[in-house]
Amino acid sequence: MSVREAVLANLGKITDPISGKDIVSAGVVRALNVEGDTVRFVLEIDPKHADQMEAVRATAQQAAEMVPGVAKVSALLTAHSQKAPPPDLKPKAKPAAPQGPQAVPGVGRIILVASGKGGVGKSTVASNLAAALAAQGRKVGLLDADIYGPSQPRMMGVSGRPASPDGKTILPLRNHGVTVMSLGLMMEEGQAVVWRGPMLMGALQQMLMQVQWGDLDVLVIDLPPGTGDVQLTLAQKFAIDGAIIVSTPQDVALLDARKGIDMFRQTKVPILGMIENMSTHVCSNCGHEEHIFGHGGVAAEAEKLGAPLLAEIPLHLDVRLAGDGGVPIVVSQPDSKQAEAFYDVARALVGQGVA
Ligand SMILES: Nc1ncnc2c1ncn2[C@@H]1O[C@H](COP(=O)(O)OP(=O)(O)OP(=O)(O)O)[C@@H](O)[C@H]1O
Repeated sequence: MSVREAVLANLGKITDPISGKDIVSAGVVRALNVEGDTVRFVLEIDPKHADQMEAVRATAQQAAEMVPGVAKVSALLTAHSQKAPPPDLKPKAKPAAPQGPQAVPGVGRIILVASGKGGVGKSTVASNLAAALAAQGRKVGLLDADIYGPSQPRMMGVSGRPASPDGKTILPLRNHGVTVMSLGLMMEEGQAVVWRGPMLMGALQQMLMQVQWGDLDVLVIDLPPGTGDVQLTLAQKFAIDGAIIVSTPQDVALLDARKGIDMFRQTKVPILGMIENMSTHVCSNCGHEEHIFGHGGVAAEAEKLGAPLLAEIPLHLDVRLAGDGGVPIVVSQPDSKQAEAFYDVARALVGQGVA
């Protein structure tokens, strides 16, 4: 029996006081991850029962610690998401009047990945984060809303036009455990699209509401760079759980990132934190590390803004080659230092109950 199976077997002996079933079959145990001698999992609970479930968490931790070969156990409580019911595709007599931000049917949480300017690695972060969350056992979707340069089809290794068997709903593609949809998949190859206001709103609405996302714990949205219509529409019209701002250490990128942060603050989207990308350069020949774009800038900025610094991702040739090859580094080289930085972010987000 593997360590994972042994842990699950022990956890399966613990009763969930809410449903009366055991905590594994009740779906309370989520994101179980075994790495070497370390076991991590979360107990997804209704916050109303937090006090009662703390005792269950302690028992679950002990039960996992009893498994031979396990040295360290991290068992956390996280609030379960208030999922919207699955889509009702029956035609309605009249469309409901819009009331406040909309939830996306079946989708637990929505996280935006944003950057002040282009080319800082926002899409790289979004694809790796989505794949790392999927590897943690989360049900993950990735929407590429970068209308200016949709790169997720290439980075996630998906191609082909998504099918729409009924002409109303769109079937997304899937790779690396992630359900993927991109505006790029809906355009003709090499076609330049000038998205004008209403058309853009329509496309976004369609991507969120007509794509059959299925039952997702979290939908990661890769935004276009800057603070344009896509960001504003999403922040104002949809229930967004948080935004992650990606920046390089260069000052100019930081200034732009600040604008992005201001916009999310104004639209009341919580800032989950900042990620410094291309933090240090790691030579792929000798492993030598150099701070070619300076160092610590994003950390200092994050502190000033009161936002956590979620990760410092090194600039490494393998990250680019992995992205270009359609297999994110967290999948192609899960044990590398570069991948580890993304896994840390994924674990932190799961631990905080936001992903
Ligand atoms: N940490 C890294 N190490 C090496 N290459 C990287 C790293 N992060 C990103 N890159 C590469 O830099 C280029 C730009 O990255 P990416 O497309 O993710 O940026 P972006 O911010 O989404 O850009 P845009 O907004 O223009 O789409 C890509 O070729 C990517 O593979």
